[in-house]
Amino acid sequence: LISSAFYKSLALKDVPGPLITRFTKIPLLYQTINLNRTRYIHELHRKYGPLVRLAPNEISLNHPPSVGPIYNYEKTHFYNAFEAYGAKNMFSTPDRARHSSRRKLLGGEYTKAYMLRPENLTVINDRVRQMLKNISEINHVDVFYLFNYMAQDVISGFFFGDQNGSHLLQGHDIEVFDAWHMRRETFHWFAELPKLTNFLYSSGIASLLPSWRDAAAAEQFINDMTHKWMDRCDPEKSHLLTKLLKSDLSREQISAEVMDHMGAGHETTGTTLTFMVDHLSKNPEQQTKLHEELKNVDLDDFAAVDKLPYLHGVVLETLRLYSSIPASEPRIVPASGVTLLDRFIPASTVISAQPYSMHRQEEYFERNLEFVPERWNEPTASAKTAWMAFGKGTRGCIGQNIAMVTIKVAISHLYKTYETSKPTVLPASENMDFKDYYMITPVNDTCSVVFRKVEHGEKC
Ligand code: HEM
Repeated sequence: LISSAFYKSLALKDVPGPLITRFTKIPLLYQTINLNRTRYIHELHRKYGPLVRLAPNEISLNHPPSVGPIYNYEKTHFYNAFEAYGAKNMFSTPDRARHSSRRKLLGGEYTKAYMLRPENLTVINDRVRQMLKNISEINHVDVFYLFNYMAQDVISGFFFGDQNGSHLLQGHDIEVFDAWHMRRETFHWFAELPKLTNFLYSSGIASLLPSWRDAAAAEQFINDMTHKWMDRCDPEKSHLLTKLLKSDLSREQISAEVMDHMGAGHETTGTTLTFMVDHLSKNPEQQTKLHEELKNVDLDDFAAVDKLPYLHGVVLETLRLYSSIPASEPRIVPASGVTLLDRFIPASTVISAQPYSMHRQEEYFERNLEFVPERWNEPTASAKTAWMAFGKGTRGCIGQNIAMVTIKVAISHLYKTYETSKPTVLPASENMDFKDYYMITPVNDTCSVVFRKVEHGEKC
């Protein structure tokens, strides 16, 4: 074992990076657990170039043309942290055949055509209308909560059937949202140091730490909630859950799948909308362009909304500069090894790329750090190669259609009805930098926005 680790470490000796990374993973672990992994890796790329060494057996790649094929490699044990009820789900399963059969089982329901069926669009439209109602009752809103509640209500309504999911926007079951957040406190520990973390829990040591105790209680709460939602469903009606119930999967496997889609389905969309509205509230000239574009569009005609170029650009730019998953998505180099940027990378090396760095490359995005929706009117081939907010390859995001449709429906209704700005005095807790839990949230989970009604296209 030692000689194999030594050989691998030696085989990566030409990959640039801090000297210490040849011997230990500790600096990477330290940055990860302190919620700074993505920024740390980004700085390493700025210093050492497109291929950097992160640990004795781990490298990061920031070279768009080489990234595509890597995302068809097998996933690492990092994804075990997404398991639930001791069972693997689509996201966590490394095995190709099992993954592909799970993906086939649910893929049809996540296509855009399926999404746009009237009964599914109704789920989204109803939640967006409820969200507008909530805004109309109070004009100064914490949009972080608002958008996360809305996204959770959409994905659970879609998965369990229109009325069977959560109704957080109406004030029901909102404890589940706090639970999702508490649970994240231990995420990196489970992902990076699973044996140690399990030992700390099984020995009772973890219960001495309030945040770890809360995280375990939150996990239990979410498990119970998932079952409550599942049991509310009518198995005779057709939606995603019934498809799973009719398959040969065990109850644990189904629950693990459900839980993952509920988590992945709300935090990502909620965060994207939060950063988008925060950005537009600070950039009134871009907001005005959106108002102008929306003025004469019939919002009941989603095909027309979907084609709006400025709206589309705003969404893609948000996903570029404020990716809700900006972090590295690790894969394992296969038995044949791979040659990257003239260096041979041996089998079993952990390799990843991170959207955060890919999306900030000057050679691929002109004015790389500026928010330029117009760049997506006629995107360059290089911009398309470097953009990876939904991942790449066979494991790319299965939920991207529901995410894009939800975001576009929500933003078009919001900006047809309201103009937004930041409050003159920001709450002391607001900080729109991000906390890096693999998925991100604003520091302190809060984002204040003031809404003012626009009547018939005129601001009042
Ligand atoms: C803005 C919204 C979203 C973003 C940015 C996003 C991002 C991603 C990314 C980057 C991956 C690939 C991870 C990897 O390669 O390791 C992924 C996979 C996945 N996403 Fe999303 N996602 C979003 C919304 C959703 C929604 C709404 C769902 C609903 C169920 C969802 C469910 C999943 C699942 C199940 C996978 C695993 C796919 C597989 O392994 O085949 N995501 N997502």
